[in-house]
Amino acid sequence: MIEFQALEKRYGTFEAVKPLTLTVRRGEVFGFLGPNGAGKTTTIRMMMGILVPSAGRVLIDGKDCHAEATEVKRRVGYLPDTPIFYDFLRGREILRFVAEMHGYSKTEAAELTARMLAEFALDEAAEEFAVNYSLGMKKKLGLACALIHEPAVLILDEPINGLDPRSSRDVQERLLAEAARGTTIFVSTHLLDMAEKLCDHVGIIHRGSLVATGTMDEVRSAAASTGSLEEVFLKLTDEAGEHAQ
Ligand SMILES: Nc1ncnc2c1ncn2[C@@H]1O[C@H](COP(=O)(O)OP(=O)(O)OP(=O)(O)O)[C@@H](O)[C@H]1O
Repeated sequence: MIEFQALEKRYGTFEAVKPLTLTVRRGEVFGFLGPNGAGKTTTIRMMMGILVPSAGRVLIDGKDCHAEATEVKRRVGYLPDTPIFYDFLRGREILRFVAEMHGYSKTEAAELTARMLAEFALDEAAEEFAVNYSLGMKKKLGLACALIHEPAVLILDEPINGLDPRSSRDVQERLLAEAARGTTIFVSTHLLDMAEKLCDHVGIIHRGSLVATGTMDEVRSAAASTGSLEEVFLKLTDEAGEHAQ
């Protein structure tokens, strides 16, 4: 479903993402894990056609994320690391606008919006300007925008970063429900608890290189560890650091 083919990004001489080759299958929940500055957001921005790859390519459902970005956006729901909205549109207006951009009629868009507002418990804030939303509300509104067209693929950049425990649990439960429906999910995070709860496959990226990938068990055995994902993560990112020096 998602096919990275030697995807690479350089900023001048700095290699933020070294040639990345990886396949995420249909229906997988793939955790893209890495410490700060590892290259997660850069990779996701290339998947969304926001950044142009320096070399290689990434395909979603057979479509090139750079050359066929519009086709890709039809199939994908995207939650950026920091969702940005038009400050002086209300929550309801933003969702309706996104639904209409996806080609729904005004009536359909209004219905879908009402459903999303209820699902994300944003009903009471529906007529409030987005500028006044808390971070948790913005993330929920962002996720509602990502889900409104029932995409086959979800790409989420740090979906629960900065959320309080209740909002974090709500978002994770919503993602588990999406996974159960068969949606392919690519989620970047440095929060390993969430990855353990949500993901069936993970990839660990460190300093722009993928240092391990597979199921939790495969990644554990790659790290010669029987411990928690946190232990595996610390071990792999330490070793990769030493080798890089
Ligand atoms: N426009 C840019 N010019 C130069 N370097 C950049 C640019 N954007 C990102 N970088 C660098 O590329 C590297 C990868 O950044 P990226 O934002 O992809 O990391 P990340 O894994 O998402 O980290 P975080 O968890 O901190 O958001 C970092 O070292 C960052 O400083």
